[in-house]
Amino acid sequence: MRLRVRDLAWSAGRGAHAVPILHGVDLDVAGGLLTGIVGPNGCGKTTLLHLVAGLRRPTRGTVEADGEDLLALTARERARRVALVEQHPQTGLDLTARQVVELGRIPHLGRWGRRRERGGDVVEEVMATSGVAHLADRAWGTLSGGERQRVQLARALAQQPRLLLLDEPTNHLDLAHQIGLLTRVADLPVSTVAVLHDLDLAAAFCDHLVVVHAGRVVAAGPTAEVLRPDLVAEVFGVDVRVEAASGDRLRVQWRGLTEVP
Ligand SMILES: Nc1ncnc2c1ncn2[C@@H]1O[C@H](COP(=O)(O)OP(=O)(O)OP(=O)(O)O)[C@@H](O)[C@H]1O
Repeated sequence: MRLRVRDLAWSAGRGAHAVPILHGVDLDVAGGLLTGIVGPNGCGKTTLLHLVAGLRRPTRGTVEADGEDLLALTARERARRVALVEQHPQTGLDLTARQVVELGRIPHLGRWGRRRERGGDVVEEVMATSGVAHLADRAWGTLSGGERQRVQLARALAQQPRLLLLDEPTNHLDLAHQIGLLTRVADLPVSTVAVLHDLDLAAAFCDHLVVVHAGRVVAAGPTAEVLRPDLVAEVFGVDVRVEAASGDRLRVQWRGLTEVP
């Protein structure tokens, strides 16, 4: 799926008290690639994902997927195309891990929610490939942060989306699971947009990067073109070295702050 966002804006609050958060963002996501969104805390990354996922209504702008207006779809239609894994998954669900993953099948259910349509095979498969099959019967509330994160990814994949939106998907994961998750996501034949804080992981796994700063996109394109030390210094206030690692991967090493936050 090709995602095309134009002039997307959002303000918190209304009327005279409205505070502009996103100031007219353009975003292009190529089919099948992993696009990373990076930027300092509070710059608007989650807001951007929420607008694309339809969780918030923009104050202006368009969101198109393969030429289709995503903002005009019903929530159910949109959920067959777009899946979102949120930064802070809900903790109060009275469900097992398998039931959480089955939630991902709801947009595909027939009127009577028949078993075949529930996609039992899809659920088993995504739980196995997400490494959470052994947690299937565990109560959601008893799972660790990292286990919840992986179950939420399985739930999103059970949706069989054409666009996968991930908000800090490596949160709570140990290093092996961070690398495992991003390797898997990078190999998915699905257009994926992931908000990432770790520039080194973003450099290693993302085909494209979008840099957001104070509610605006300040750079976008192939990772090697975007990830320049001068831009990182300007946006994050950090002095980094960007060097070639194995294959065509890049490595980002920080050396210090250029300014104290
Ligand atoms: N409902 C709201 N009311 C008021 N301010 C809001 C609201 N939602 C978001 N904001 C503000 O908008 C800004 C952008 O928030 P957002 O969560 O998109 O940032 P972010 O880039 O994802 O940050 P982080 O890296 O810290 O997760 C922040 O300053 C936040 O406080």
